[in-house]
Amino acid sequence: MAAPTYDEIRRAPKALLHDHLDGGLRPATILDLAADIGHQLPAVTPEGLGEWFVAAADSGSLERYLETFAHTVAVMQTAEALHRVAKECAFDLATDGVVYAEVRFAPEQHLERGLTLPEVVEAVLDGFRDGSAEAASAGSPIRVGTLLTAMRHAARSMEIAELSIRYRDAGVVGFDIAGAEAGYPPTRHLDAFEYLQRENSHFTIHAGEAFGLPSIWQALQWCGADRLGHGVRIVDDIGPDNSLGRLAAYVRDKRIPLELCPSSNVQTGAAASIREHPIGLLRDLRFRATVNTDNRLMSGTSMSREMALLVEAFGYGWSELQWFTVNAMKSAFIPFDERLALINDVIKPAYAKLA
Ligand SMILES: O=c1[nH]cnc2c1ncn2[C@@H]1O[C@H](CO)[C@@H](O)[C@H]1O
Ligand SMILES: [Zn+2]
Repeated sequence: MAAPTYDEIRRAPKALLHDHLDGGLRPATILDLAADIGHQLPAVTPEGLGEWFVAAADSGSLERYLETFAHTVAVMQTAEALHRVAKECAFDLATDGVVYAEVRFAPEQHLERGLTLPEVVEAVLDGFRDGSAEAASAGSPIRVGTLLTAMRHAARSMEIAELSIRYRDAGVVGFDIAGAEAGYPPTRHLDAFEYLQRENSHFTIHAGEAFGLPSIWQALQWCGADRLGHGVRIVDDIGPDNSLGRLAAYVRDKRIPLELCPSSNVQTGAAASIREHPIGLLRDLRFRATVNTDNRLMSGTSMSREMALLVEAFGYGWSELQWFTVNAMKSAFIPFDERLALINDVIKPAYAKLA
């Protein structure tokens, strides 16, 4: 059977668990918003700016990759700007065929021009709602859930965790920590994670991206993470004969979802190339692997493009793409009956037709 083409993949329903709001702006929107506030950018055309982000993020280091966010965060400091960026995000994901997305951002990074934390969250939630409505009327329905992120080098995780509970019935479906990983272990935020567990809430932790097994182990066994953001370095606990160490065995046995982000990992040096990305091995060994974009702007990518790259590198067909999609949907932070409805009523019928 012919390999799925990029256009076919675009039309297939996809589920996305790991996408940063401030890593997915349209270059043209950044130019507009920067002009409004007099923020200086490294390029003056949308094409040039898009290329600048990909090149600057292509540094082999997570720390340098994260420096590029200074420009996106700078233009996301008013309710209007946050609303626009969130609305366009929902619309763009839907147009790419994403039917379910969890999009994350760090409210504490959007207070520079006087917004309060609740104002930031409400502007983004309204934007997602409006963008989803617009996409539905254009024939591309999408459900967007919001994850609130706390920055791991900062000290506001408890406040952000409380914010996620305050908005849990208004579109916030979970919590996360992000930022430089080396030197900032998840246990720095243990109080926030323990609070969320007592609140019966859900959270994922960026772990096993720029730092290895100790970070993954802490995220799971100290902090109680439901999922791992990246988690790609779990391969350090898999032997050359595919034997699993205790931590890798735990991750597989407990069906801990891995939010794998192939292109992002190549840019930050967590993987040498797409072809050598551990997603191939992790799929073969039946870990609960999912495919994600991380930052569409910095990687010049989309959910369809990530899947097309895997088709090219690993020879995947529709059954593998469906497997990744169902894995993601099973691992989403929305209620079980809603996950099941998307799997049975939207995803499986569409892939049955494609295959
Ligand atoms: O792959 C990543 N690893 C760690 N932190 C990240 C990654 N991508 C983005 N951010 C960080 O998360 C913040 C909130 O969205 C971004 O501002 C960026 O600093
Ligand atoms: Zn990320």
